[in-house]
Amino acid sequence: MADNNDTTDTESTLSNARRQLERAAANVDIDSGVVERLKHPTRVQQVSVPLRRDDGTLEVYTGFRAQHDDVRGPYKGGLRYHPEVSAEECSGLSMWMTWKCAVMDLPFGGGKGGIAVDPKTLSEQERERLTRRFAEEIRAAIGPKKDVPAPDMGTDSQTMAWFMDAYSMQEGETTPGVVTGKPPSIGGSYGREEAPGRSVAIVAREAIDYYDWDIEETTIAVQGFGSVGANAARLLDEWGANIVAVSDVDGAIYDPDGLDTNDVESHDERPGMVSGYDAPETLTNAELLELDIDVLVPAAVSNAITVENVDDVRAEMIVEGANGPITFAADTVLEERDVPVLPDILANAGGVTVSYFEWLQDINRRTWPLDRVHDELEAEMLKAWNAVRAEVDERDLTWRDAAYVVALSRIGEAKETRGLWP
Ligand SMILES: NC(=O)C1=CN([C@@H]2O[C@H](COP(=O)(O)OP(=O)(O)OC[C@H]3O[C@@H](n4cnc5c(N)ncnc54)[C@H](OP(=O)(O)O)[C@@H]3O)[C@@H](O)[C@H]2O)C=CC1
Ligand SMILES: O=C(O)CCC(=O)C(=O)O
Repeated sequence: MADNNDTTDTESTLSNARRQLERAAANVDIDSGVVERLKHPTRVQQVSVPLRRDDGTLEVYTGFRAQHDDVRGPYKGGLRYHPEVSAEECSGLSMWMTWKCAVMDLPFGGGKGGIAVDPKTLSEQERERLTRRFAEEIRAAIGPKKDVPAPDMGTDSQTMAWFMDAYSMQEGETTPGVVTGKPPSIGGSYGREEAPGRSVAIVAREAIDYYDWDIEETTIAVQGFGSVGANAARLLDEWGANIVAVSDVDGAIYDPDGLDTNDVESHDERPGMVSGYDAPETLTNAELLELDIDVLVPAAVSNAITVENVDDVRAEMIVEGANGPITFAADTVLEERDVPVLPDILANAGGVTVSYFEWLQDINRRTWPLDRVHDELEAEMLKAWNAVRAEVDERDLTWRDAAYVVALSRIGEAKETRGLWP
């Protein structure tokens, strides 16, 4: 695993997460032993996942499940299918899930996992076989009261359906609560798919209001037009903002007068259609990050903004849709320039919040209508926003430090109350 003393800006996810923790802990009255413990995941499981390809050949992929901390409840977090998935990346991402659940005051801890694979190279049947085998390999570590996976980059509700079915077959009973983000026909929650994008939009809207801007005058660029980016862009568009650029892995489309985001097909609807869209201008992903706009929403990959390009970022505000899109060093530069950064652990927390609603619906065998999900998500996001905003106002902290203070205070209190180290 990467060393936290690494001072370069080729920052690993775990190193970034640890540096953020160390910095924020200085603002919280928390036992230093607890902070030391929180720099490490409880455990990281690594498994080999054999896959019989459609052409009859066999390939073996590596899968992971990192479980960071469960003092407040079962481990919770997504499964990512991406070539760069590693033990180190899952560990850092699982730390962020611990803080995210605590900021939202959900009764969960943090987990994250995935398989080092490019899902675009697999057929649907291959993705199904891979997912079922992965579920079997990590079965002992997960469960509705232990560790509850969900979708992340490269996975979706269908992946969760296969995962739930494979787990249930081994258990001998249908166990919907083992994963969230399932299709509603098998116990998934309405509104889970668009929830992380919805929360990004809610936090952007509140921040725009906080700084006394007019949303109708606000220009926004969104990097990544997948589950998070497309839903955030479309909602902000609906609320009157001017979405001038969006991108997929191949590049960006740009219209200074504003794009019709409903006309652009997202990754889920038809992969590759963003860069194929007939827009007035096309840009590279690097150029999108440098646009002279009000709000930038990086909603694709980690480390999109580093010391290499941060000086070229001209947005007045950044709302993090992806997990960890800004390295620790670049974040410091943005702070010096007084660019507000609304952090991932607050902004995209709508996903895990609706996952929590789904988990409750599964336990109770009830289905909430979509408007109830939207209303409850709005209420939970505003509660978390107000808690974080209070720290910003009272203690003049950055938005990220303020969100960490809220999270770490709750985690520290839970650790102390349970008395884990007699
Ligand atoms: N899904 C969820 O529930 C949640 C996800 N997140 C985080 O949000 C981020 C995005 O996840 P999600 O929306 O689910 O992922 P998706 O797979 O649905 O979409 C990812 C999008 O990013 C684009 N993309 C991929 N690589 C790059 C790149 N190098 N540069 C620019 N664009 C790129 C993809 O393009 P293409 O279509 O061409 O592949 C696609 O448009 C991740 O960091 C994830 O951890 C956070 C909270 C919840
Ligand atoms: O819904 C969940 O449980 C987790 C979603 C996730 O992985 C994330 O918020 O990064």
